[in-house]
Amino acid sequence: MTPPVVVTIAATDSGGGAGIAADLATFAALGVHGACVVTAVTAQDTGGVHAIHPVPHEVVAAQLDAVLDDLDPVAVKTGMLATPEVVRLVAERCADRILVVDPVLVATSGAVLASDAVRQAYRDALLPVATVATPNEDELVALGRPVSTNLLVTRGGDIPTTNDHGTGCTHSSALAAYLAHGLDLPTAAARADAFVAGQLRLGKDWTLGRGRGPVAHVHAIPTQGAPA
Ligand SMILES: Nc1ncnc2c1ncn2[C@@H]1O[C@H](COP(=O)(O)OP(=O)(O)OP(=O)(O)O)[C@@H](O)[C@H]1O
Ligand SMILES: Cc1ncc(COP(=O)(O)O)c(N)n1
Repeated sequence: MTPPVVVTIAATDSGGGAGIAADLATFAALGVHGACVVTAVTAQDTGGVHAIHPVPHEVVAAQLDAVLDDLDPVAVKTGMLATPEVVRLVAERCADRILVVDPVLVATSGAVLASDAVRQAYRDALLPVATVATPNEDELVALGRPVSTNLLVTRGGDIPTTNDHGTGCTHSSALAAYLAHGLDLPTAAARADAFVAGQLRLGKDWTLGRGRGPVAHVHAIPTQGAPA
């Protein structure tokens, strides 16, 4: 059976914990084909964000055109959008699809990933057309507590672990994947919580990097050699 297509519009994380890497790994785990529109390249590791290089606007727009025209994704998930122009572009081009907006404004490490102009573009253009938005508490305040958007406010959880870099991205991608499979919002939200909890449990004792490690993006670790 042909899988549904979901596109993530987000930035790369060179450490492989958050952003596009988290999104595509989650899509693959949950049986949807993942496409990606890269908005920025970040130099990032388990210690924080060291550099951000936005992709030129026309290249972001060309990626989005290519994916929308050819693969016709049923759902769109947004992560770090980097510029107000990209926030408005997504609002214009993706309002007619399932649209999961993770308004990435501040990383778990504390790094500021969006300007005031980006924040304003979310409020004016993107949140009003989102199917659901997944801000954390800080992002909710920064966005002025929008009332006309379906909100799923993320609040961390009970699993004691410091390997949680990328949980927000993984959670919103899982939500988009479950919605793409046709689940209703409450069911998709409950399954996304359970998916992230399972991945956090899997990686809680890992020692990847010197800082805040990534949430697990693997699904089976062979004890000997490569998978059969
Ligand atoms: N320690 C934890 N135990 C169980 N579940 C967790 C834990 N941390 C995160 N989660 C799950 O992942 C979701 C997203 O996590 P969190 O709120 O930390 O994201 P975030 O990184 O702040 O989000 P954003 O990408 O919007 O910045 C939570 O709503 C919860 O479902
Ligand atoms: C490219 C990119 N996108 C998103 C996040 C936020 O993820 P988190 O809140 O889990 O640090 C990040 N750190 N980097």
